Amino acid sequence: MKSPRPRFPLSAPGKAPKKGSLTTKQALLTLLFAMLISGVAGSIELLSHATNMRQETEQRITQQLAVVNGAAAEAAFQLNPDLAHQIAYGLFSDNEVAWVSIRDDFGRSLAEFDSPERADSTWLSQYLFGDILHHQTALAYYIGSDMPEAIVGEIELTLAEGYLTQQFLARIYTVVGVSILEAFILSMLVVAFFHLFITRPLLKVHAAITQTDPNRPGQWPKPALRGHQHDELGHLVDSLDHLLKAFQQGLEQRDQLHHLSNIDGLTGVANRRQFDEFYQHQWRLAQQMQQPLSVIFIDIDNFKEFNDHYGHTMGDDTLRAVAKALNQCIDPARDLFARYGGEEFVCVLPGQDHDDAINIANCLREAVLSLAIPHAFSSTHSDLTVSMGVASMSPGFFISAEALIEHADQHLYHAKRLGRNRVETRKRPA
Ligand SMILES: Nc1nc2c(ncn2[C@@H]2O[C@H](COP(=O)(O)OP(=O)(O)OP(=O)(O)O)[C@@H](O)[C@H]2O)c(=O)[nH]1
Repeated sequence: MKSPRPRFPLSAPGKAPKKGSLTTKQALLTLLFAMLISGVAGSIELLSHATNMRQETEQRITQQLAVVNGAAAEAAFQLNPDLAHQIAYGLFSDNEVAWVSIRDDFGRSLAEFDSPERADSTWLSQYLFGDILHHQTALAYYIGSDMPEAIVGEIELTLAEGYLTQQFLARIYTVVGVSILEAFILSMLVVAFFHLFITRPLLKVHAAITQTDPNRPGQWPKPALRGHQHDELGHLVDSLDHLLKAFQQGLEQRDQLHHLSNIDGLTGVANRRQFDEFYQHQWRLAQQMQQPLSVIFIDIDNFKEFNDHYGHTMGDDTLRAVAKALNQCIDPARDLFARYGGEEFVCVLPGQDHDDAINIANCLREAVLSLAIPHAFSSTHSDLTVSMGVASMSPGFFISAEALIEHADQHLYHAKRLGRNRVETRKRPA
């Protein structure tokens, strides 16, 4: 008898869970690393941008001051406020300049422009541009070929911190935005690559394992991973295939052993071990369901004489023939017929009351007689006969399982005492 094994999937069927899936983990990790790398790279780029911007601004202002220096010196020398005004306005009209002043050599203002943006100072603007905000240049005027250059005034300006910072931030937003986009696109490409070449084949393997019948693991739907035959994934599937086939062999050997351990080697019917298991199980069921349970003990009459005169080989053949005939009298879907030991057999009849059991016992006795195996040395009959003890019970919870067996055994003993080739019984109260 094959042991029943539950059918259940090796793992939960259906799609792999989204949360915590390999693809999601890969996507998150890749994105995290990409963001970290782009963060570090962005910071370096940021520093370089800040340095470049400072240099560019300084250069531009120095150039502008150099360009207007001559004209401003002229205005200072001539004390010409209109010219000074034009020059100062030219510088001031550039958004970069927040305050500009042109003065003569006595410090008197010829022109001055001031913007409210001068007050827009933040820690960032101070940190980035604090040391390059202020510019002051002396205005040198060349009066004549035989005269040295004379300082006739000065031009002074202050850069607009707020404007510079805005320009810087605008650049940074672009840089950061582009880096984030780059990181995102790169990580998506990496994730798509991993999903296509690793996760998807692994999901195929997982789906195949999920569909595998645990009773027949060797017949699993081995997935064909195209392009992975010779790589680690291909080796994984091959190893899994070997493992599942070996597992299946083990299961088959176990079934075979289980079958052998429950079958009587000579007659091929159930053995004592299977009888014990079946009987104990049926006893408990009968107790729970409050149903009758019957047992018939069957013993071949004068078998020693049979063996002695016809030989042991003939005795074995006879035991097989008797077992076969007796086995055909019971319902294998409900009852159990087993060799109890030697020339003794037993029937367990679940749900059968005393009268049913007597009927079956008579059928068993007739079945042996109808074999018409000659037994010239029997004290009972010219053919081989059997004696039987029948016992039935609706087991209560305080009766031991052995009680029914003992009763059937006692009745068999009486059958032998009363002349053999008979069914002996006595109704027992429940
Ligand atoms: N050939 C053969 N004989 C067996 C086997 N098992 C038990 N026997 C024989 O069965 C005989 C049983 O003898 P007894 O216990 O004296 O019983 P009996 O001769 O049938 O007498 P009653 O039971 O009183 O009718 C012995 O001679 C055993 O050797 C077996 O597997 N093969």
